[in-house]
Amino acid sequence: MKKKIAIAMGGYSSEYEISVNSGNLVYQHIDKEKYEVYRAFITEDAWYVLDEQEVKHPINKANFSTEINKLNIQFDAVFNIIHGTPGEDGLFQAYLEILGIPQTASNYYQAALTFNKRDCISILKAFGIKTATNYFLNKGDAINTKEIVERVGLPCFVKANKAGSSFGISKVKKEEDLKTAIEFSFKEDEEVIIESFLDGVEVSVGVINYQGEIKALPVTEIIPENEFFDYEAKYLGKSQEITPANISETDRKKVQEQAKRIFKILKLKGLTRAEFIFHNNEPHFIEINTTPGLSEASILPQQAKAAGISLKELFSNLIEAVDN
Ligand SMILES: Nc1ncnc2c1ncn2[C@@H]1O[C@H](COP(=O)(O)OP(=O)(O)OP(=O)(O)O)[C@@H](O)[C@H]1O
Ligand SMILES: C[C@@H](N)C(=O)O
Ligand SMILES: [Mg+2]
Ligand SMILES: [Mg+2]
Repeated sequence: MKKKIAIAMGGYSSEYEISVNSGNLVYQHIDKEKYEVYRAFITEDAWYVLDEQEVKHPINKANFSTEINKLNIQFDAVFNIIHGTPGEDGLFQAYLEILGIPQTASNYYQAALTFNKRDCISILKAFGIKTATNYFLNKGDAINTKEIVERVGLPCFVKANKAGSSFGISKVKKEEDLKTAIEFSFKEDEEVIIESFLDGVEVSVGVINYQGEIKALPVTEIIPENEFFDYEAKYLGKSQEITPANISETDRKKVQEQAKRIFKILKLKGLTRAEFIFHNNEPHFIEINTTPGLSEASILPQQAKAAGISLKELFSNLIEAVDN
């Protein structure tokens, strides 16, 4: 009998559409000779399976099952490609773990930790990983712009602490622009992280569990047309993404080793994509994504291709690993 796989996509955040694009790419390339595959939409309003005729079948949240043509369908595993909450911050993982349904992304604690930029950076700093200097605000905190500038300098990056796809991020050059940027970030999350500007070549490194090993994929260099790798640069073509990156062999090894080390320290699994900027010629960690974008334009599929791994192989490998 074929394993029944639900590709969980959507989510409750601004990244909904990006996740649906990722989910559709997974649906297109997943090995349908090996797996019986369903698209599961996890939205704030409803959870449902969408069939080939675009008919919605509600998901029973008591056991994550659905009914199609009077047949009850219980999934053997979930391919989790939800960006943002609840699939990238651990909520959905915890729910599935309680039900005993395996899923492909990092486990709930690891997801919650990595999706929280402040907490992830704090842990990794203790392991000697270089990062930007940061300043943290909870919603309702007094905003002391002088103190912020004294800590992180200018320009600085004002970011929603728990978000993705560059939603809620601004590069701020003047102290008087800080408040507007902070308010913008608070639209995405109730926490804001403000970071010193890392100035240098930006790279992205996929790290995956592949055939039982932790493997770093070829490195991608990011050259945005805009001031930074913002939404337009990511999804509307306003950047060059060069794989393999045009960096020295020493830098490539260094950043791949660091990305793998982070994967191990944090005990991640599945597909991940870590990001760094070579500031003062040393890789400084920005963040790591545990459900990285998998649309046609996304970086990880480009890296897999450069490594000679087809999407079909990549996805099968991921599904087969969930039981281990
Ligand atoms: N401290 C910094 N210094 C310089 N550039 C930065 C800094 N922080 C973020 N950036 C720029 O902003 C981009 C988005 O930041 P970050 O990766 O933290 O956000 P994200 O929304 O989680 O992104 P993703 O879509 O990869 O999930 C980075 O790729 C980089 O170009
Ligand atoms: C989807 C987006 N957060 C990424 O990391 O690719
Ligand atoms: Mg991210
Ligand atoms: Mg990023």
